Amino acid sequence: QQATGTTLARVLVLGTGGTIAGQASARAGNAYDSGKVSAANLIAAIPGIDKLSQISAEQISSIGSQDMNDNVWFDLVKRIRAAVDNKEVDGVVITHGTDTMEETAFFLQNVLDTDVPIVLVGSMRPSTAIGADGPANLYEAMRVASAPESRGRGVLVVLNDTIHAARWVQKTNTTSVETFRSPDAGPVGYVDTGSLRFLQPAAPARGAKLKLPDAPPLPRVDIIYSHANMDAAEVEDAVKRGAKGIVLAGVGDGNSSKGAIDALAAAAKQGVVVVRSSRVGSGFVNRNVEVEDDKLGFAVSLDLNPQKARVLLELLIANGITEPSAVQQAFAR
Ligand SMILES: NC(=O)CC[C@H](N)C(=O)O
Repeated sequence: QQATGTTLARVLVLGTGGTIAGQASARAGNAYDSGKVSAANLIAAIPGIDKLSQISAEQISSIGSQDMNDNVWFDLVKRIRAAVDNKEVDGVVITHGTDTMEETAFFLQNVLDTDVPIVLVGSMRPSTAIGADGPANLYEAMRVASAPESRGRGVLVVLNDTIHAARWVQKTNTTSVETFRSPDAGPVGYVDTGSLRFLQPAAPARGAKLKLPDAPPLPRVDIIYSHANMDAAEVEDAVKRGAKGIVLAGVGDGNSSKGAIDALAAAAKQGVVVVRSSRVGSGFVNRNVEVEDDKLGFAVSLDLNPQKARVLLELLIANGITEPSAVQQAFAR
């Protein structure tokens, strides 16, 4: 149900932690602790935000997103599904650390099937810093989540006046407020305190998303980072510790040393699902260029970076999709 006339859109804010909820630490210098301030208190500090929407705030976790995990992901899905199914909300905002924000966004994108805007937001400077970016980012995220034109656009990330789609967005700078980019696709829109612009029309959800198991954890998928002078050891170790899937953060177009590729081929033969991605940070990984994917039984991640390829592969394995051509098809969707 959309807000009409004088009725304000109902936005549910789910707090998970991160720098946006960070507070200066007693440890001197520029040290701070993530996740100290509740979502409700973050909102209370922003002038005029109550004129944007009717806000309810709940805390799902209070962690730096380096500690993001399946339990919090399952809790988020459960709460969002309940809110959507009960028609409690017109939009959802999730406050989140920036380190793994793209992984949570992409996870939710793959399992949630709704046109309700789901917007992740964070900040690069803690709430107590000079020039804290959290309040403006949160205001803009609320604006996006409250807007009818945000419906049917999947899971979005809003920081620094820019709106990104879950599939394409990446953190690209360790400290800058201009860190989120979509190197292969560009942003989907722009927002500031006075305006909201999407560059393309919405493409409403068409269902057939991946199912989430009843309870965590998701199947284990390890990422192996490729480098010069690489042998088979990391791949063999991953298989020994029970990885059901391996994502290669390959050099270049998803390449790796002969030793590593041979070990991956052996792993694939044993039923471990292997996906080649790239450590480069932009561009597509193509099939059968320098590596014989057809022969070795590998899939490639296309545009998905290793951390997003890992999320998708966990979900595919959980859904019983392990055959290389079926995995490849799912990556292309
Ligand atoms: N800017 C940030 O949000 C990074 C802080 C923290 N490492 C996190 O991801 O939660």
